[in-house]
Amino acid sequence: MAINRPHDDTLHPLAQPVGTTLDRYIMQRQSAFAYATGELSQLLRDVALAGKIINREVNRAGLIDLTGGMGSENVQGESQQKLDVIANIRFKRALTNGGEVCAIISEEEEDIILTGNNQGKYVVAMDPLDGSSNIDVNVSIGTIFSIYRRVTPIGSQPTIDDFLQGGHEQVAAGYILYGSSTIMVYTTGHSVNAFTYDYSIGEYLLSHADLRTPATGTIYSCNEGNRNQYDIRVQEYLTHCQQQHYTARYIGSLVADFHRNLLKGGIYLYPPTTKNPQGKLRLLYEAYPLAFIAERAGCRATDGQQSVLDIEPHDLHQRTPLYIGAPAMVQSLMDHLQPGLTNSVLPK
Ligand SMILES: O=P(O)(O)OC[C@H]1O[C@](O)(COP(=O)(O)O)[C@@H](O)[C@@H]1O
Ligand SMILES: [Mg+2]
Ligand SMILES: [Mg+2]
Repeated sequence: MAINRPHDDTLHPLAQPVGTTLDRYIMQRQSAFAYATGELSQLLRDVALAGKIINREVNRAGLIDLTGGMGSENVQGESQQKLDVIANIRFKRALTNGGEVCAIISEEEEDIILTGNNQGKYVVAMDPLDGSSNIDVNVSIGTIFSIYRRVTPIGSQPTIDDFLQGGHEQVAAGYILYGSSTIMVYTTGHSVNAFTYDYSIGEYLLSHADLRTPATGTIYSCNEGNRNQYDIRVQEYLTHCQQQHYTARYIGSLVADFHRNLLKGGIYLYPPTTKNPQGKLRLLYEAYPLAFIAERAGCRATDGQQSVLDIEPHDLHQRTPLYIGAPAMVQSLMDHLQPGLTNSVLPK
């Protein structure tokens, strides 16, 4: 008598497996750590949920009057887009309702956001909507997040110390890219994995396991419009890229440019400019999380002087130059940048 073992059905041509869902993957990873208590797993699920809701808003922004400016400015002095504000609200709500997060910092708010969950073990730094200049023109945008275990006692009111721990102290970091497909990429300090959102079943499915960037590449990404403001050595590196016949690709959404270069091999540069002598990008919720992911996928990330993860944090919204990408390309950039000259900005 034939015994019909359940897993035989996986081979049935009419019922192809859908793949590993994010939830199942998180649970599998959690069981790999004997001391894991499930809070970080729940937090990652809360992030994924917020991403689904923001994805829905992004997709139908033009239909429900979610395009255009809010008429307000954020702490950076940048005009806020409606979706910046919506994404900020949605993320705060999901993280607060999830119960694992005691405090949040956001690009869209000056001060620490207290969730009221003082029993929460974690704090989150986030860029709710990255690539704001691309929101209304249907170009890929994203969300960036960075997670720390708090250093203040559980039960007490979180403080700025919980956020200024340094890049190496992140326990998880990731981004969600709202592009031709929606994809969540994250690491909890080991491998980097990507999950593509399948609308038909409302689930993120593992699509890129253990992502590793190529050792080198032929793509460089920077705003050439600012070229004359860059340090002469950065300009020389850009000339080198052109002499090497590298391809220039610049979407203007950090998450999208980073993601492409991570998969294809490339380098993203946002050097200091006259307008932003410290660089434009924010250390705690743009540079640190991408550098944390990058280094685990074989990339390098530097401010031109040191590894981004070694940069001393001293302010919630501090900025930094960012050079991130394939190790050989970042090394070549560093070879062009003499110590001490990196951050000087050309006189007007
Ligand atoms: O328009 P610029 O100066 O090239 O700057 C583009 C960069 O600024 C950003 O839009 C800054 O991020 P936000 O959109 O979250 O403010 C990055 O995504 C992007 O790489
Ligand atoms: Mg951003
Ligand atoms: Mg933003």
